[in-house]
Amino acid sequence: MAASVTVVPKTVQEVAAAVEEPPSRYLQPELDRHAGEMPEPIPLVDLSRLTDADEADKLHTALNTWGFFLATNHGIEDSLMDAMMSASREFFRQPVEEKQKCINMVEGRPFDVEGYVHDQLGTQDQILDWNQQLRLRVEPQEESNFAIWPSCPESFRDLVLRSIANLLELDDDYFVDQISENASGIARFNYYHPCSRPDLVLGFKSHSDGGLLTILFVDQDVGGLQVQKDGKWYNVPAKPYTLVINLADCLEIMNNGIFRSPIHRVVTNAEKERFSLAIFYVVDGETTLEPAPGLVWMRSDHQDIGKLRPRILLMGSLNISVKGRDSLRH
Ligand SMILES: O=C(O)CCC(=O)C(=O)O
Ligand SMILES: [Fe+2]
Repeated sequence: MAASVTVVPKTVQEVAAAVEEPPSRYLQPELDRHAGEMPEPIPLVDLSRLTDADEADKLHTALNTWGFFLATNHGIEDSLMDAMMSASREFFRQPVEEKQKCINMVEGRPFDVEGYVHDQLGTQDQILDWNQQLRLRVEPQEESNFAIWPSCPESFRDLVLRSIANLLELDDDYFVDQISENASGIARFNYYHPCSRPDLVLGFKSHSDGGLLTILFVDQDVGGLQVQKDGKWYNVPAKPYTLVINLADCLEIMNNGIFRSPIHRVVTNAEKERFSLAIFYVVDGETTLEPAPGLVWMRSDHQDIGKLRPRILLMGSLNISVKGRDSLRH
């Protein structure tokens, strides 16, 4: 009788090295990777001037139209951004055995949000994404494993949240006050290996992010991030040393859907590898999420989501690779 064998799932790196064509579990049915020309570009917002009316207007337009904005003058040194991306390159270019030392699984099950992540954890019919990830906790700082993480993003998290509150005519500190000291910041380094079938395989399937805000450092040379608007896909532009910031599900709930958490995805590239770093600012899992009282009547087409525990959203958010999701609408 044949002994039962535990099949250890392979990483994209191993799969790509072993076969020319991606296996069927990576193939998206009816994938249309085409992205149209943006009817209006995503505004570039100067974070050092967010209190000025013209910059606040740009932020308003960006959030209304795309749920994304590009941020300049964010206070993160170019050299630090370069260093983060090269640390990421160094990590992902290591042999699989080295990366497996940081794996977030024990006996085939994930045991922590942190670590080197295998995508192959979900249901049998899960379509896999062509990426590898490394997740690290950055906030609260005392729970972070790395003392050298930059503190700048925390301060502009609050700056951006205050400006959004202001646009919504809420008390400036409304959103900031909802965030307890236990709120997390999770960094996710994404690595997209070149893929021989970009027409059939996605780097990151269509999803919305689960937290409050996501700050993205996208690859400056290789595009791939796309945002959906009115059912169509558009390429999100990358500008050197510019951050891409998007609103996420918890903030959509708190602002009662006036500004939406955008659906986005990443397409693959046949020749080039791509790197990105996403920092998710999330609320404490025990906070009660509900629309700001002043905004409850402002929108009639947003479904009544009532009160929610962000923990439910966030658990889904870290496992979006299983199904892809738009948690507020499905
Ligand atoms: O790689 C990218 O540009 C986006 C990644 C992303 O959407 C995510 O990590 O949630
Ligand atoms: Fe995302």
